[in-house]
Amino acid sequence: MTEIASSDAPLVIFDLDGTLVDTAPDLAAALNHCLGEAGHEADMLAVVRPHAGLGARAMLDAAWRRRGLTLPEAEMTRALDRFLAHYEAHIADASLPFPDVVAAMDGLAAAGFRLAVCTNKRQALSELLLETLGLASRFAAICGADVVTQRKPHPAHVEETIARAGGSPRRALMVGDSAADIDAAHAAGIASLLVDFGYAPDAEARAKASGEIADYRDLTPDLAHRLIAAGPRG
Ligand SMILES: O=C(O)COP(=O)(O)O
Ligand SMILES: [Mg+2]
Repeated sequence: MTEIASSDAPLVIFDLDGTLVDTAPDLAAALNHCLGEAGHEADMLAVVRPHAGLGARAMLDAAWRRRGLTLPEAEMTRALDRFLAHYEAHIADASLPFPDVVAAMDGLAAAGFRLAVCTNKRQALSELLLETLGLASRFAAICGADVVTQRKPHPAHVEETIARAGGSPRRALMVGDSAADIDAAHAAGIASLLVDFGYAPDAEARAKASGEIADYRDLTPDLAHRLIAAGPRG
């Protein structure tokens, strides 16, 4: 990560899970490791995928609920430790950037945009993932959930990311796959772009987003400039 002084450069902020990187396979493997340790059958990726952007606790909770069970808090704590240890050790075994996002970032950077990451993933895991994939040095700031006082959907998370990246809220666009991303951008007063191939592109996010794409080849500097100029929807 490079420290950059504040400037007028426009900024594109990416959510991480389900937006920049398809992390669901490695998150599902960590979940299945926990299920196996507890004597349960593994879950299919398609069943786990909609929960992949909600964090380890929510994924564990949903998996036990699917079996008509609830994890008592003490067991949840142990399962969380097990999940996170497995995930950290296998963070990019199968996780890959979404198709064409690297080329889209190349195009934005060449057009003078700064790039940043605003994620509800933990900071250490976010940095480890992006470093392992060789992407970390592209970002002026990587802002995980545990380095801010309030995470998405709170606007402070987006505002803090903009400040750390040396950007300006008037010249920033948030790209995300969930209502948490779109709500945070909206509340921070910045434009947002929903990716419809992520983990949670719900109707609420669709209604609030400034734009929507089904393919990163559509995230051109021209589209980013147009969305920033139009500002948040409504
Ligand atoms: O790990 C999470 O809780 C979600 O991460 P995201 O904000 O990058 O989608
Ligand atoms: Mg996400």
